[in-house]
Amino acid sequence: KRYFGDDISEESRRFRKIIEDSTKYAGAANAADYLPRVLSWFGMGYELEEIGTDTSSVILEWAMSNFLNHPDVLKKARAEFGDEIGQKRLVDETDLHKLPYLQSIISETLRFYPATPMLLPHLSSTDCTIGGYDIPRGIILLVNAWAIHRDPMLWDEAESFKPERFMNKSNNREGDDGGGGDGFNKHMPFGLGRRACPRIGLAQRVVGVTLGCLIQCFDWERVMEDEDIDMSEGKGVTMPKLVLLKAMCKAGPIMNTVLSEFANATYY
Ligand code: HEM
Repeated sequence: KRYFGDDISEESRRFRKIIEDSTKYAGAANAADYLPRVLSWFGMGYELEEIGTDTSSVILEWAMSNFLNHPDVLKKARAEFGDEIGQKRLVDETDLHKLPYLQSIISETLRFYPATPMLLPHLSSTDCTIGGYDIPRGIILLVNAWAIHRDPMLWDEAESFKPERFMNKSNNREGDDGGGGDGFNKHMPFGLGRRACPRIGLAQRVVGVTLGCLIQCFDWERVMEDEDIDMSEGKGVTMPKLVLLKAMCKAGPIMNTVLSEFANATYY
């Protein structure tokens, strides 16, 4: 709210500009220009938090946008909380394994709108062969996860938002999320292998709990009831929405419990 709300202070304006410029220029289309810079930038040392916060917030925004365009998905996600969590207490990390539909929504959002669509640039340290192509040492390789995630040869109804495809992985080949089985990993929002995202677990917990709380605490509606949320993609190393999401929300009963707990808490 402080940096992206309507009240535009000088500090928030500068903060927005830095985020906007860094994602825009790091993902610029001219590879020859930007790759060496990105790599040397990483070589100088980079903060884990810088990589993690943007990807996590971007994916939350895409997930919320999908909810607003697919109210049936939102309804099903809310129903999954059941009586145990429901409106009684806030969802926490230990609940996530009991919420497979919520996790499928996150997997499907990461398939359709991968937060890092080209992963990060990789450099071949030795001569190697990838998919039948000879790759000499010292070549910069980009993996187009975005295209793999939308390939109609790999996914049924690749252009539809269908969290159900990630349910019942064991008896549904389509739902293979990269765990092997058929030997081909087609879902790779965190990359694969040795240089895959080292904080997958943290990211899944942060996104899962935050999304869970947003569903639990508020009723969500589109600002223009009859107009779909614009799902156009902006440019950047992490894939932002072209049009920032605006939505309406109404607090649910659980907010009374949450707020009174805060009011009664003692802080040291
Ligand atoms: C939804 C959230 C996230 C997504 C989708 C994501 C995705 C990715 C991807 C695609 C890569 C590159 C993998 C490759 O090129 O093969 C990566 C690398 C990395 N991620 Fe994440 N990430 C997320 C959250 C985080 C968080 C929360 C942190 C840290 C707190 C983090 C830290 C890193 C680091 C340090 C690397 C570089 C690893 C290396 O070069 O060996 N990420 N991430």
